[in-house]
Amino acid sequence: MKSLAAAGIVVMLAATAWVWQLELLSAARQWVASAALLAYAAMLAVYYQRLKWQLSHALAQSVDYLVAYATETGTARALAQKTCKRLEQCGFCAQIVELNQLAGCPIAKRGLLVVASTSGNGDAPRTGNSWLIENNSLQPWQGACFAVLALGDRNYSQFCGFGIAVASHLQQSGLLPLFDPVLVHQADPQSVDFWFRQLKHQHHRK
Ligand SMILES: Cc1cc2nc3c(=O)[nH]c(=O)nc-3n(C[C@H](O)[C@H](O)[C@H](O)COP(=O)(O)O)c2cc1C
Repeated sequence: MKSLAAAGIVVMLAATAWVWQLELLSAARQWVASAALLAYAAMLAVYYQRLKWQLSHALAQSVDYLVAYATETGTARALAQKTCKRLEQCGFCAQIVELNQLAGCPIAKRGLLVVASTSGNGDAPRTGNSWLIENNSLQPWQGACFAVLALGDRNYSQFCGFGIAVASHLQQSGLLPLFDPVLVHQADPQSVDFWFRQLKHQHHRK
């Protein structure tokens, strides 16, 4: 659709240039023809913008939860996938995305879930190290609900440092916590289970 609208605009502009090459038309008619062609190009541009907005709105309406993950060695991604599956089993539509790609995603109806591991010394893993490159990237999410599953290891001084930082940044940006970040030591299954129970509890509350 985008390329069709762009092609239409280019054709109109080319036709406008062509009209000025024609020596058959009087100057007045050239002006009228050019104005008509440019108006048509503007109409196409407006139509395209409106269509784009309608599409992103429709997509946003169709996703209940966006599940973003930040991982170094894959555990967080696997748990994000498992979270999506569990949500789908409960009848929700969930979409998984790398945390670094969050800015381009539509807002989900029920909220944002983040599964984030910690790397380095309390640092972001590679798939989550540029999620805040755009300052106002969280603005569209203001007022939306969120929850964080933070993966880490108690042997490090900054236990779950990145997940905790993500949760605090989301809250400072105006998102509303569904519950406190769930901290997980060495992918402990009991803590992961607690995360699923917390999510399930939210469904029953709504
Ligand atoms: C090099 C390295 C640095 C780590 N640094 C931390 C840390 O600072 N704090 C923490 O809680 N866990 C730390 N961890 C533990 C990981 O966060 C944990 O193993 C996690 O489950 C890995 O998840 P992933 O597979 O999604 O990357 C570190 C692990 C590695 C290998």
